[in-house]
Amino acid sequence: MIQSAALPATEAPSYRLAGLTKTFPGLTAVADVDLSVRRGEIHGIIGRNGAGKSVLMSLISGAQQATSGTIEIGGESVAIADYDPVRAHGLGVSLVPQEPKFAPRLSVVDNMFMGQPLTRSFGFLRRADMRRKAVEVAEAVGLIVDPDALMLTLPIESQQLLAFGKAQFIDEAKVILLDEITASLSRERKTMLLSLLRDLVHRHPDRSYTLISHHVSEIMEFCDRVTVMRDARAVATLDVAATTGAELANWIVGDIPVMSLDGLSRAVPEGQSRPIARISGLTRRGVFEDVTLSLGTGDVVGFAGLDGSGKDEAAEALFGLGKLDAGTFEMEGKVLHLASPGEAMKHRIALLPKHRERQAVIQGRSIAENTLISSYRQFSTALGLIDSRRARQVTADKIVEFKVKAKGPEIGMSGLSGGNKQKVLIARLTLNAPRLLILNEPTRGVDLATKPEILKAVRTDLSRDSAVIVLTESEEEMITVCDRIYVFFRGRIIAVLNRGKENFTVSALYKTIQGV
Ligand SMILES: Nc1ncnc2c1ncn2[C@@H]1O[C@H](COP(=O)(O)OP(=O)(O)OP(=O)(O)O)[C@@H](O)[C@H]1O
Repeated sequence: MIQSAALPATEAPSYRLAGLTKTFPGLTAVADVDLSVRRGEIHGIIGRNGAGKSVLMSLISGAQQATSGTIEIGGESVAIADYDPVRAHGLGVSLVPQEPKFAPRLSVVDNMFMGQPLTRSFGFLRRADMRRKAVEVAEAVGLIVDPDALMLTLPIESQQLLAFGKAQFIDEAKVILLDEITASLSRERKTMLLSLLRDLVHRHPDRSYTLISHHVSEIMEFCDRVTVMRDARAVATLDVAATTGAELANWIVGDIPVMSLDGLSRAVPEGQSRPIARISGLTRRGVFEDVTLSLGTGDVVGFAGLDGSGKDEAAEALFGLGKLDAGTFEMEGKVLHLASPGEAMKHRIALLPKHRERQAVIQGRSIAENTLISSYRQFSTALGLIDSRRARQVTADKIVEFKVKAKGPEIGMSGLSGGNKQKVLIARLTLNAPRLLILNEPTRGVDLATKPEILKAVRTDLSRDSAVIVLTESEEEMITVCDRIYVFFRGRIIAVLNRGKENFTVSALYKTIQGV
């Protein structure tokens, strides 16, 4: 280990990175990053999806090894070849990841004190102290928990808060890295946590907090400085007090050329579109309010917004998920009161859920079974049996139509790549000839070559006889595929961007989503 001679340890930055690089086969996730985070600061890291933020955090915390560059923690240089989570922990680095790595079957108190020598060396009485301390820590982060409860019984957001509480109050880490900890929190919890951070950094000027966030407003309100990541690089570090949200947003998006449609014109020209759905004043109090729009055949519209903006819930409500407090939903002239997804499906509404693996793929079953699951009735014979020859043929046709890379319909679903799984699920939706298709993250986990194929299908085949609502966290995809984009912010539609208008650009969309 080499001791840095540049500064006495007490004056050295909390941590410093120079030329830090991480490559994966065929991809550089973090490229030549220089970053110096001061003691006593909350340092924001912001950038669009895939910019390299999480990988950067994993390098600082030792969870992954950098390919080259240098890391210095509290004035001490580390050899990147020997740097791992144990060494990082010893230097006072603690990462609170998006999914906390607690042992689910151990109690809260055991998890909280894991890695602390205390757990092993003290007896029964000390355990009472540990339980008390666990309760105190939980309270400090706004939670009331039973210290003996199994970790798996707590919701993810509570586990994240506890992971932060452990880093701050039990491990007393000096470098605390928070990877999108605010994403899963309710608005009140988020404000509570960020205010707590401000208070803590004031009380512990020897510590630093690095906060990954997708919210420009959060960074502007709670951070001292911010580093912008774009395409694996740290392109700017800004003093928050000396910048504006709009300026920050400009750094984040950079100069993105507006994508051309490349022949992806509407499946149904505007003038020939037939009305499909009329949604008026749809409201679930505190979640989304007054959602109003009309859709016709050939329409591809986007619901855009940050996590928690209400866009997902509003889209799912059109599929009969969750209650409504007000508003009307008409499909082809009929007023619907959807009590369940089953009813929505009867009215030929289809949803591709956001969490594909959990909510849509039937693991361990074949492509055919996954494709046909919601349309077996179409293939029953007069005796109520499945006409399996016809069913097999339909699946085989869909495999060809959607270019699913698989030998045949009997291939197991688990053997398919993410992109091919997604194609099977989209094919499944089309079998019932839907009138309204809601696609939540249709390209998530899909390889680069498959993305354009899916987007093209949305603008052509999928919208020929129906209207499509698309939700995607990629602004480029929204701009590529949509005719209109409804931007949700804190539950309300605050803007509608129309294709052909001056503001129908990636950067204008990004700024509108951020509310700047
Ligand atoms: N283990 C891995 N192997 C290969 N590529 C990876 C690996 N981990 C991340 N990547 C890639 O590195 C790039 C940066 O990913 P990273 O998760 O850091 O992005 P991010 O800025 O945190 O994005 P998000 O905001 O979506 O979380 C992405 O292209 C990602 O696909």
